[in-house]
Amino acid sequence: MSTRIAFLKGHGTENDFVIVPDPDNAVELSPATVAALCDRRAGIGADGVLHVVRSAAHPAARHLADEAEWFMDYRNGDGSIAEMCGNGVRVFARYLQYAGLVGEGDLPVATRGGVKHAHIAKPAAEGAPEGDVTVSMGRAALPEGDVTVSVGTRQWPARNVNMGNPHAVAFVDDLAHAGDLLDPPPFSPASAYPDGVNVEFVVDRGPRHVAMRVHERGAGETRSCGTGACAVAVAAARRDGLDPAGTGTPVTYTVDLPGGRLTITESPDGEIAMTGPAVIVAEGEIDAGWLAAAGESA
Ligand SMILES: N[C@@H](CCC[C@H](N)C(=O)O)C(=O)O
Repeated sequence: MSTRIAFLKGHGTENDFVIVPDPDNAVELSPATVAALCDRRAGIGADGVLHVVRSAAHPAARHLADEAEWFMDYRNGDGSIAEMCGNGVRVFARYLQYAGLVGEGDLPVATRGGVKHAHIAKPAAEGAPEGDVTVSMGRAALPEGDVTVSVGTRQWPARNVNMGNPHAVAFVDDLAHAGDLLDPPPFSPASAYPDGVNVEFVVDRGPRHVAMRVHERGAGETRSCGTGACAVAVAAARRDGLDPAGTGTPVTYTVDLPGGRLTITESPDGEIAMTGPAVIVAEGEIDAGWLAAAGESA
Protein backbone atom coordinates (compact mmCIF):
# COMPACT_ATOMS: atom_id res chain seq x y z
CA MET A 1 0.00 0.00 0.00
CA SER A 2 1.32 3.39 -0.98
CA THR A 3 2.08 5.96 1.73
CA ARG A 4 -0.18 8.99 1.92
CA ILE A 5 0.75 12.58 2.71
CA ALA A 6 -1.87 14.84 4.28
CA PHE A 7 -2.71 18.13 2.58
CA LEU A 8 -5.27 20.90 2.83
CA LYS A 9 -6.41 23.50 0.36
CA GLY A 10 -6.96 27.10 1.44
CA HIS A 11 -7.12 30.62 0.11
CA GLY A 12 -6.87 34.25 1.14
CA THR A 13 -8.88 36.54 -1.16
CA GLU A 14 -8.60 33.70 -3.70
CA ASN A 15 -4.79 33.56 -3.64
CA ASP A 16 -4.85 29.79 -3.21
CA PHE A 17 -2.47 27.38 -1.59
CA VAL A 18 -1.81 23.70 -1.10
CA ILE A 19 -0.99 23.37 2.59
CA VAL A 20 1.38 20.52 3.54
CA PRO A 21 1.52 19.98 7.32
CA ASP A 22 4.96 18.53 8.04
CA PRO A 23 6.05 19.46 11.60
CA ASP A 24 9.28 17.45 11.45
CA ASN A 25 10.28 18.52 7.91
CA ALA A 26 10.09 14.94 6.63
CA VAL A 27 8.40 15.59 3.26
CA GLU A 28 10.78 16.16 0.35
CA LEU A 29 9.42 19.16 -1.58
CA SER A 30 11.62 19.74 -4.62
CA PRO A 31 10.79 22.49 -7.13
CA ALA A 32 9.36 19.77 -9.42
CA THR A 33 7.07 18.29 -6.74
CA VAL A 34 5.83 21.77 -5.79
CA ALA A 35 5.08 22.55 -9.44
CA ALA A 36 3.26 19.20 -9.78
CA LEU A 37 1.11 19.90 -6.70
CA CYS A 38 0.22 23.38 -8.01
CA ASP A 39 -0.61 22.19 -11.54
CA ARG A 40 -4.30 23.02 -12.05
CA ARG A 41 -4.93 20.10 -14.43
CA ALA A 42 -2.57 17.29 -13.42
CA GLY A 43 -2.18 18.21 -9.74
CA ILE A 44 -4.24 19.75 -6.93
CA GLY A 45 -3.87 23.27 -8.30
CA ALA A 46 -2.75 26.41 -6.48
CA ASP A 47 -0.71 29.61 -6.73
CA GLY A 48 1.75 28.25 -4.19
CA VAL A 49 2.53 25.79 -1.40
CA LEU A 50 2.52 26.49 2.34
CA HIS A 51 4.83 23.89 3.87
CA VAL A 52 4.05 23.93 7.61
CA VAL A 53 7.19 23.01 9.56
CA ARG A 54 8.34 23.57 13.13
CA SER A 55 11.01 26.30 12.96
CA ALA A 56 13.41 24.12 14.95
CA ALA A 57 13.18 21.40 12.28
CA HIS A 58 14.05 23.57 9.26
CA PRO A 59 17.55 24.88 8.48
CA ALA A 60 16.13 28.15 7.08
CA ALA A 61 14.24 28.91 10.31
CA ARG A 62 16.14 27.25 13.14
CA HIS A 63 17.56 30.62 14.21
CA LEU A 64 13.98 31.92 14.66
CA ALA A 65 12.75 28.99 16.77
CA ASP A 66 12.87 30.97 20.04
CA GLU A 67 10.57 33.63 18.56
CA ALA A 68 8.16 31.54 16.48
CA GLU A 69 7.33 27.86 16.86
CA TRP A 70 6.07 27.53 13.27
CA PHE A 71 7.84 28.25 9.96
CA MET A 72 5.96 29.06 6.76
CA ASP A 73 8.20 27.43 4.14
CA TYR A 74 6.54 29.21 1.19
CA ARG A 75 7.02 28.11 -2.44
CA ASN A 76 5.67 29.76 -5.59
CA GLY A 77 3.60 27.61 -7.96
CA ASP A 78 6.55 27.14 -10.33
CA GLY A 79 8.60 25.66 -7.47
CA SER A 80 10.70 28.77 -6.82
CA ILE A 81 11.24 30.11 -3.31
CA ALA A 82 10.05 33.59 -2.29
CA GLU A 83 10.97 35.57 0.79
CA MET A 84 7.41 36.30 1.84
CA CYS A 85 3.75 35.74 1.04
CA GLY A 86 1.26 38.00 2.80
CA ASN A 87 -1.90 36.07 1.97
CA GLY A 88 0.06 32.94 2.79
CA VAL A 89 0.69 34.08 6.38
CA ARG A 90 -3.05 34.63 6.93
CA VAL A 91 -3.91 31.18 5.54
CA PHE A 92 -1.02 29.61 7.47
CA ALA A 93 -2.42 31.10 10.71
CA ARG A 94 -5.91 29.86 9.82
CA TYR A 95 -4.56 26.36 9.21
CA LEU A 96 -2.87 26.27 12.65
CA GLN A 97 -6.18 27.38 14.22
CA TYR A 98 -8.15 24.84 12.16
CA ALA A 99 -5.78 22.08 13.27
CA GLY A 100 -6.20 23.09 16.91
CA LEU A 101 -2.53 24.00 17.22
CA VAL A 102 -3.26 27.63 18.14
CA GLY A 103 -6.31 29.61 19.22
CA GLU A 104 -7.63 33.05 18.34
CA GLY A 105 -5.32 35.93 19.17
CA ASP A 106 -1.65 36.61 18.49
CA LEU A 107 0.64 34.23 16.66
CA PRO A 108 4.25 34.73 15.54
CA VAL A 109 5.05 33.06 12.19
CA ALA A 110 8.63 32.53 11.00
CA THR A 111 9.17 33.27 7.29
CA ARG A 112 12.25 33.71 5.11
CA GLY A 113 11.52 37.45 5.50
CA GLY A 114 11.75 37.23 9.30
CA VAL A 115 9.11 36.70 11.98
CA LYS A 116 5.68 38.15 11.10
CA HIS A 117 3.03 38.63 13.77
CA ALA A 118 -0.48 37.50 12.90
CA HIS A 119 -3.64 38.17 14.87
CA ILE A 120 -6.65 35.89 14.41
CA ALA A 121 -9.79 37.87 15.27
CA LYS A 122 -12.77 36.32 17.02
CA PRO A 123 -15.95 35.97 14.94
CA ALA A 124 -18.10 39.11 15.18
CA ALA A 125 -20.85 37.14 16.97
CA GLU A 126 -21.78 33.58 17.94
CA GLY A 127 -22.27 31.62 14.70
CA ALA A 128 -20.83 34.47 12.56
CA PRO A 129 -18.17 33.71 9.93
CA GLU A 130 -14.56 33.29 11.05
CA GLY A 131 -12.81 36.52 12.00
CA ASP A 132 -10.30 38.14 9.67
CA VAL A 133 -6.59 37.70 10.15
CA THR A 134 -4.29 40.72 10.49
CA VAL A 135 -0.59 40.40 9.77
CA SER A 136 2.13 42.88 10.78
CA MET A 137 4.08 42.90 7.55
CA GLY A 138 7.06 45.04 8.60
CA ARG A 139 8.15 48.21 6.83
CA ALA A 140 8.25 48.93 3.11
CA ALA A 141 11.53 49.90 1.47
CA LEU A 142 11.24 52.29 -1.47
CA PRO A 143 14.50 52.08 -3.41
CA GLU A 144 15.17 55.16 -5.57
CA GLY A 145 15.50 54.87 -9.33
CA ASP A 146 13.26 55.00 -12.36
CA VAL A 147 11.59 51.77 -13.39
CA THR A 148 9.42 51.29 -16.47
CA VAL A 149 6.89 48.50 -16.96
CA SER A 150 5.36 47.74 -20.34
CA VAL A 151 2.56 45.68 -21.82
CA GLY A 152 2.40 45.59 -25.62
CA THR A 153 2.93 49.13 -26.87
CA ARG A 154 1.93 50.78 -23.56
CA GLN A 155 4.44 51.65 -20.89
CA TRP A 156 4.24 53.20 -17.45
CA PRO A 157 6.65 54.49 -14.80
CA ALA A 158 6.56 52.15 -11.81
CA ARG A 159 7.37 52.61 -8.12
CA ASN A 160 9.88 50.14 -6.77
CA VAL A 161 8.60 48.85 -3.39
CA ASN A 162 10.20 46.06 -1.39
CA MET A 163 8.02 44.22 1.15
CA GLY A 164 10.68 41.61 1.83
CA ASN A 165 9.98 40.59 -1.76
CA PRO A 166 10.21 42.88 -4.81
CA HIS A 167 7.32 44.81 -6.38
CA ALA A 168 6.90 47.24 -9.28
CA VAL A 169 3.72 49.32 -8.87
CA ALA A 170 2.32 51.02 -11.97
CA PHE A 171 -0.67 53.39 -11.88
CA VAL A 172 -2.74 52.93 -15.03
CA ASP A 173 -5.95 54.44 -16.47
CA ASP A 174 -7.71 51.11 -16.91
CA LEU A 175 -6.90 47.66 -15.45
CA ALA A 176 -7.75 46.15 -18.84
CA HIS A 177 -4.60 47.85 -20.19
CA ALA A 178 -2.58 45.19 -18.36
CA GLY A 179 -3.80 42.73 -21.01
CA ASP A 180 -4.06 38.99 -20.39
CA LEU A 181 -0.90 38.93 -18.22
CA LEU A 182 0.05 35.45 -19.42
CA ASP A 183 3.73 36.39 -19.43
CA PRO A 184 5.73 38.44 -16.94
CA PRO A 185 5.41 42.12 -17.98
CA PRO A 186 8.80 43.37 -19.24
CA PHE A 187 10.50 46.00 -17.08
CA SER A 188 13.57 48.16 -17.39
CA PRO A 189 16.27 48.60 -16.36
CA ALA A 190 16.95 44.88 -15.91
CA SER A 191 19.27 45.75 -13.01
CA ALA A 192 16.27 46.99 -10.94
CA TYR A 193 15.09 43.43 -10.27
CA PRO A 194 17.90 40.90 -10.73
CA ASP A 195 15.76 38.16 -9.14
CA GLY A 196 12.53 38.99 -10.98
CA VAL A 197 9.59 41.00 -9.68
CA ASN A 198 5.89 40.99 -8.86
CA VAL A 199 4.16 43.63 -11.01
CA GLU A 200 1.02 45.47 -9.82
CA PHE A 201 -1.30 47.54 -12.04
CA VAL A 202 -3.42 50.01 -10.08
CA VAL A 203 -6.41 52.31 -10.67
CA ASP A 204 -8.16 54.70 -8.29
CA ARG A 205 -11.60 53.87 -6.93
CA GLY A 206 -12.03 56.80 -4.52
CA PRO A 207 -10.25 58.53 -1.65
CA ARG A 208 -7.69 56.07 -0.20
CA HIS A 209 -9.35 53.32 -2.20
CA VAL A 210 -7.66 51.58 -5.14
CA ALA A 211 -8.10 48.44 -7.23
CA MET A 212 -5.29 46.32 -8.64
CA ARG A 213 -4.28 43.36 -10.73
CA VAL A 214 -1.02 41.53 -10.22
CA HIS A 215 1.37 39.33 -12.16
CA GLU A 216 3.25 37.36 -9.53
CA ARG A 217 6.80 36.19 -9.94
CA GLY A 218 6.69 32.40 -10.05
CA ALA A 219 2.90 32.12 -10.32
CA GLY A 220 1.55 34.31 -13.17
CA GLU A 221 -1.56 36.45 -12.76
CA THR A 222 -3.19 35.64 -9.41
CA ARG A 223 -6.48 36.81 -7.89
CA SER A 224 -4.70 38.47 -4.98
CA CYS A 225 -1.28 39.22 -3.54
CA GLY A 226 -0.92 40.40 0.06
CA THR A 227 2.60 41.81 -0.18
CA GLY A 228 1.50 43.37 -3.49
CA ALA A 229 -1.48 45.07 -1.85
CA CYS A 230 0.85 46.51 0.84
CA ALA A 231 3.26 47.75 -1.85
CA VAL A 232 0.34 49.32 -3.72
CA ALA A 233 -1.02 51.05 -0.59
CA VAL A 234 2.37 52.58 0.21
CA ALA A 235 2.97 53.66 -3.40
CA ALA A 236 -0.53 55.20 -3.56
CA ALA A 237 -0.01 57.03 -0.26
CA ARG A 238 3.30 58.56 -1.38
CA ARG A 239 1.76 59.53 -4.72
CA ASP A 240 -1.08 61.19 -2.76
CA GLY A 241 1.43 63.06 -0.59
CA LEU A 242 0.69 60.93 2.50
CA ASP A 243 3.47 59.63 4.73
CA PRO A 244 2.45 58.75 8.28
CA ALA A 245 6.07 58.94 9.52
CA GLY A 246 6.24 61.45 12.34
CA THR A 247 2.61 62.58 12.01
CA GLY A 248 1.16 60.38 14.74
CA THR A 249 -1.67 59.42 12.38
CA PRO A 250 -1.88 56.06 10.59
CA VAL A 251 -2.84 55.99 6.92
CA THR A 252 -5.30 53.32 5.71
CA TYR A 253 -6.03 52.26 2.12
CA THR A 254 -8.69 49.86 0.91
CA VAL A 255 -7.29 47.65 -1.86
CA ASP A 256 -9.69 45.74 -4.11
CA LEU A 257 -8.31 42.70 -5.90
CA PRO A 258 -10.05 40.33 -8.31
CA GLY A 259 -10.41 37.85 -5.41
CA GLY A 260 -11.56 40.20 -2.65
CA ARG A 261 -10.66 43.18 -0.48
CA LEU A 262 -7.70 43.86 1.80
CA THR A 263 -7.29 46.71 4.26
CA ILE A 264 -3.78 48.09 4.60
CA THR A 265 -2.72 50.46 7.39
CA GLU A 266 0.68 52.10 7.63
CA SER A 267 1.51 53.34 11.14
CA PRO A 268 3.64 56.37 11.99
CA ASP A 269 6.53 54.03 12.82
CA GLY A 270 6.31 52.58 9.28
CA GLU A 271 4.86 49.22 10.33
CA ILE A 272 2.27 47.96 7.83
CA ALA A 273 -0.75 45.90 8.90
CA MET A 274 -2.71 43.87 6.36
CA THR A 275 -6.20 42.59 7.25
CA GLY A 276 -8.31 40.14 5.27
CA PRO A 277 -10.02 36.77 5.23
CA ALA A 278 -8.38 33.34 5.30
CA VAL A 279 -10.29 30.16 4.47
CA ILE A 280 -9.59 26.42 4.64
CA VAL A 281 -11.72 24.77 1.94
CA ALA A 282 -10.71 21.10 1.86
CA GLU A 283 -8.42 18.43 3.17
CA GLY A 284 -7.22 15.16 1.74
CA GLU A 285 -4.28 12.88 1.08
CA ILE A 286 -1.61 12.87 -1.61
CA ASP A 287 -0.30 9.57 -2.96
CA ALA A 288 3.40 9.66 -2.02
CA GLY A 289 4.23 7.49 -5.06
CA TRP A 290 2.62 10.02 -7.39
CA LEU A 291 4.51 12.86 -5.71
CA ALA A 292 7.84 11.04 -5.96
CA ALA A 293 7.22 10.22 -9.64
CA ALA A 294 6.28 13.86 -10.30
CA GLY A 295 9.63 14.87 -8.87
CA GLU A 296 11.53 12.35 -10.97
CA SER A 297 9.74 13.04 -14.27
CA ALA A 298 10.55 16.77 -14.25
N1 LIG B 1 0.95 35.89 -3.17
C1 LIG B 1 1.91 36.32 -2.24
C2 LIG B 1 3.29 36.61 -2.77
C3 LIG B 1 4.01 35.31 -3.13
C4 LIG B 1 5.47 35.51 -3.49
C5 LIG B 1 5.69 36.21 -4.79
N2 LIG B 1 5.12 35.53 -5.93
C6 LIG B 1 7.19 36.41 -5.00
O1 LIG B 1 7.83 35.62 -5.74
O2 LIG B 1 7.74 37.35 -4.42
C7 LIG B 1 1.40 37.36 -1.28
O3 LIG B 1 0.21 37.25 -0.91
O4 LIG B 1 2.16 38.21 -0.82
